[in-house]
Amino acid sequence: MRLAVTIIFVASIEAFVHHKPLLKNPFNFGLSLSPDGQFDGSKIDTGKWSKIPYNLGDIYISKVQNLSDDFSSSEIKNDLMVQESSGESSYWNRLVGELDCVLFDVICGPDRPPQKQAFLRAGPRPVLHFEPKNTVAAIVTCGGLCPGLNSVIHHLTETLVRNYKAKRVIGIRGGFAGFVDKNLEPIELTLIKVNRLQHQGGTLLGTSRGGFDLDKIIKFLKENEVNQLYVIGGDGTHRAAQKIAAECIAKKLNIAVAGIPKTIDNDVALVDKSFGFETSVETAQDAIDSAVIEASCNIPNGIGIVKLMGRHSGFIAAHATLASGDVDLCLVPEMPLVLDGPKGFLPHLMRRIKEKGYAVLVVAEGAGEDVLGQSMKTDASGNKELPKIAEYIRKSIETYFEDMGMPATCKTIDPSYTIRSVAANPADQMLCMVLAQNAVHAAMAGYTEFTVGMMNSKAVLIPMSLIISTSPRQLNPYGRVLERVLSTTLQPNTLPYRPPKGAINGYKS
Ligand SMILES: Nc1ncnc2c1ncn2[C@@H]1O[C@H](COP(=O)(O)OP(=O)(O)OP(=O)(O)O)[C@@H](O)[C@H]1O
Ligand SMILES: O=P(O)(O)OC[C@H]1O[C@](O)(CO)[C@@H](O)[C@@H]1O
Repeated sequence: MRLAVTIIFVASIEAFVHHKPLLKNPFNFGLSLSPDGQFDGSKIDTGKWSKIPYNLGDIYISKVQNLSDDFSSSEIKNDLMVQESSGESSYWNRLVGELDCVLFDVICGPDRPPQKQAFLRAGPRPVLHFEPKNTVAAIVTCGGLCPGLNSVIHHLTETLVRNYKAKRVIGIRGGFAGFVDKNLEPIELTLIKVNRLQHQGGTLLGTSRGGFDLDKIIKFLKENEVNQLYVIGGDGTHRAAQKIAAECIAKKLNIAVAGIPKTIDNDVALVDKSFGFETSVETAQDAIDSAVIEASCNIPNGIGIVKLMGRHSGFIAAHATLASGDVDLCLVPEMPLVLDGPKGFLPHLMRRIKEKGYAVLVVAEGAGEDVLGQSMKTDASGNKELPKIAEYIRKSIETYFEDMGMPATCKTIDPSYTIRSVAANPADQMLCMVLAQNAVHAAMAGYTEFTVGMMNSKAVLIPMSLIISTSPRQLNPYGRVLERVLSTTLQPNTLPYRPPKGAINGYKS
């Protein structure tokens, strides 16, 4: 071990002094590094790596519409575009090829069919469709607030104005209503206007639900000579954006429409995660910590109840539970709500109280519709009102513990909007930056009706129609996140039993 450390240290000094990457792998796994010092998977020492027959075959890349198929393009070479602040011409380090793609599923195994679907890799393209000096972009933020909205506005504007030298960037105020409402005058987005904007919660542009009027939006785009529209929002926003993109294509308008998936709920399908989700999970930790303190100090039988947002899905509740490690019960819409009996959550809480004196539970706001029923009331965007699950849970606990002769002290903590009104954390800032830059690269290259997202940690372009036909997504009820929740909280699994995958084929008994 000490020898290995010494070898790495000496090699590192050598690389540092001579400004060259570590060319030899000191552990000699039969892999070499490329001249750039990167892992080079093309050279394999077969003595050290097992070979399995695995026919990857053809790959199918999801088609993304490109305006250059119907309109003449500027044909400007992208590598001549970028100017360094010194005035020297510079270039993107890597231009993405037409067929560069990212596999949808990167997990393989002898029992699994080879994965064939892939998505176009995002990034600066060799040739631009739009001439920067004629590029007029508009940005709109829609739906609920989400950490990182200002960060995306900041990076979209910087990339358009600073890197591509676009003519104009217009900020549409108050969501889709801003295209229509004369009282919502658009904002000119300049470098000064967006300077340090990324550090603020909320959205500089404002947002709203409802107010979508396709004809008036198209009229606005035409009147203002907008040729790139960046729509930042969740699954509802994407349904609207897809309609705008389709209308532009139908009306033969040379306008690129790009979607950037935003939602703390993380319910936009196909992407690794939407921006803002991680910050919300992080912010929710404070609520869980408070619940632990309240529950453990209120003697006897303290129970802390934390209600977290998540309309259709339990992503925030499940991830906050796992990140905390202090939670005894997590209730999500993806699992049936069972109160009593062998799978009931009430006896489970009782067991936890007997074991450690207190208990903490996290409930997603969308849980329990199977018991409480669905409301017919909707908001301006058509989203259903949710039943009052936290109140119902609290009442059930108090009654159950009372009946068992062990009255419980329940403290409900509802961090509500506080988890989404904060600024993005560093991980979300990175995500916002990558998404915004890649949305601009793709729009400049003429792509339209696309959403930019991370897939297996790589930025890709996904057709909007595919996003909306698969969203909103939910946690996989038999997937690994919920499995982890069950194994951390020890709560009963209320889903119908299904033998674990791989129990028979993957492992010999
Ligand atoms: N099917 C649709 N067609 C046209 N417009 C839509 C559609 N669904 C939603 N919209 C519009 O998109 C905007 C945002 O929708 P919504 O309020 O559902 O938020 P969202 O994008 O799903 O984000 P969040 O995750 O915050 O709820 C609203 O202005 C709404 O009117
Ligand atoms: O009260 P509002 O602003 O309509 O938003 C509440 C909803 O928005 C979200 O934050 C995002 O969809 C949900 O988690 C929540 O149910």
